[in-house]
Amino acid sequence: MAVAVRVEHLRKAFGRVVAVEDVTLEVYEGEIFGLIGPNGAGKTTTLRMIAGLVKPDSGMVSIMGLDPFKESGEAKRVLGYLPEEADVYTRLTGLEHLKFYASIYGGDVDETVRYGATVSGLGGDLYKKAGEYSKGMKRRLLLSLVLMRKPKVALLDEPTSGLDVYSSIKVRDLIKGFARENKSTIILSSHNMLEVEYVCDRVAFINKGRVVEVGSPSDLKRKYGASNLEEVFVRATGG
Ligand SMILES: Nc1ncnc2c1ncn2[C@@H]1O[C@H](COP(=O)(O)OP(=O)(O)OP(=O)(O)O)[C@@H](O)[C@H]1O
Repeated sequence: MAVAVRVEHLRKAFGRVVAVEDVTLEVYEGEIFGLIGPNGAGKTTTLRMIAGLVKPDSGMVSIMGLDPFKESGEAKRVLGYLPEEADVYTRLTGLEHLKFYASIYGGDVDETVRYGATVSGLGGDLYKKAGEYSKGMKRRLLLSLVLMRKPKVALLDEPTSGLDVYSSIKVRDLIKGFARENKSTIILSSHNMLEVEYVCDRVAFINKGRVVEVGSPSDLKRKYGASNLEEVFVRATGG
């Protein structure tokens, strides 16, 4: 299988806080890959380094063969990134968001907007101001803004953070449908291990800035004799 994202021995400290100690990963093309771990484990910092937004102290990143720092222009063209703290413009409608972003992306704007509208699943709500949206609707709009460009690699930081079970399911289905349709590679972070089990082909457990296990949910459960990924995590970290 071809490797879409390769990360070798990434390290990043902020002053005396070591956010990422040593992270090595290989993510294959077309895969939905989960970075999972507790608060402060280093998931966001890892994603930001892969996205080329935070320069690692050491180690290397390759996205579809591109270095996100030395070849940032080309890397940005294949990459989509949803930050955890992303927000909408409250005075714009959902549709205005789609049009605004599509015009920045270039290409066939109408076609991009049409695709973004479909991906969002927001239907008639696209005509409402985003300030009136629920958290789940905002997250779906933000995700569709990232995915409407059909990035080869999408990095999604906590895509379902703060959402109730129904909204989470809609967002997960959106991600799965997009990945399947476009054969894109998705790396998402989460501390919800049960959810990750449902959506990801493979997962990496991150704890204290290090990868402690990598594998498919079913292989990991078998290896640790566990009935779910929470149990695997506790056993893998010696908890
Ligand atoms: N810009 C920064 N300056 C200082 N410390 C930082 C910075 N960014 C992250 N950290 C610290 O690095 C560590 C890892 O943070 P990171 O956000 O990568 O973890 P995370 O796994 O994404 O956590 P969460 O699940 O809570 O989002 C934490 O101790 C955090 O406080």
